[in-house]
Amino acid sequence: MDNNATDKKKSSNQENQKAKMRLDEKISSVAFGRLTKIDADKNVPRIRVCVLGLAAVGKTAVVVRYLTNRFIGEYCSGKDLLYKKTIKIDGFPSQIEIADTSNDSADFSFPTVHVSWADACIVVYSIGNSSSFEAAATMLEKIQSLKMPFYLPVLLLANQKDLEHLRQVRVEDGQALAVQNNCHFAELSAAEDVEGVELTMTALFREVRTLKSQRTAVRQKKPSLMHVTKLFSSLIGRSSGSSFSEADGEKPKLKSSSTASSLHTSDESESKANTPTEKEVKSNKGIKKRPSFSL
Ligand SMILES: Nc1nc2c(ncn2[C@@H]2O[C@H](COP(=O)(O)OP(=O)(O)OP(=O)(O)O)[C@@H](O)[C@H]2O)c(=O)[nH]1
Repeated sequence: MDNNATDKKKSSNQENQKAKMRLDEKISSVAFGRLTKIDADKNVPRIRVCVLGLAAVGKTAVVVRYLTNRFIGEYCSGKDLLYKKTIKIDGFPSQIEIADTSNDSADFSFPTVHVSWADACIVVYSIGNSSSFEAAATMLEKIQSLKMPFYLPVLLLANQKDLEHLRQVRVEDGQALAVQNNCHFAELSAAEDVEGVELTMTALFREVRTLKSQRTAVRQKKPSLMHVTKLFSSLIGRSSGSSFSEADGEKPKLKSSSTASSLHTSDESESKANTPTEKEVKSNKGIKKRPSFSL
């Protein structure tokens, strides 16, 4: 290659790089512009999604299509981005956070941190690129092993459906991979399928929101240690004469009582003082009967 051609290539690369940076800035500001407003409302549930897949399968194109309704034909990101937006699902607001991971095929590394952070994942491959499908299969396995034993909603997304003439991955293969990994499947085109992107993403967000509210409800129903302590206190303590000290969340202390004699207490003298004498034991004095109760 002569010097002229090398210079031309260099300057075109620089131009591409500048264009990408401008777009990055534009999208970031679109996404982060509403941040202050969103963060102010702590009552809005948060849904965190990680998008992953091999380079150039259209991860950013799908996300940007969903968030802005636009298709960015020339966009090609070289860095991870975090998008935030408040959307309404079935009339209720949710704060969506989407981590769009970037992949340089020469240096692929699984985004463990992003996946651990996420409430759901979208694994994207291109129907025109069988390597991206194989990579998606590996990523699904890794997601499962990272999140086990918990269930994580995952969407396997076959993108670039409009490029039918370049198809390398059959729809059935995508479906089979999704079944194998217990995840959702959709085949669409970020370039042409505006409604498909909207419906598919919303369905995933809806599932996450439902799961999160169910988990919160379960957590609220679960009795805390303090509740259990209080329950036993009221069942055993009151009737047997022993009671737990419930001073502002302190470790429960066993107050002096006749039944305390059989338990190890830190205060030996107190324990001894309350230990019934041999005489009392024989005559059954000083020992109160443990009340019978049923839970
Ligand atoms: N025809 C067609 N092109 C698409 C579609 N989705 C994305 N592209 C194009 O594919 C190229 C790569 O898209 P990106 O969204 O940058 O891909 P990416 O997966 O985010 O790439 P990295 O950020 O490098 O990991 C861009 O030129 C897009 O315009 C689609 O559905 N159809």
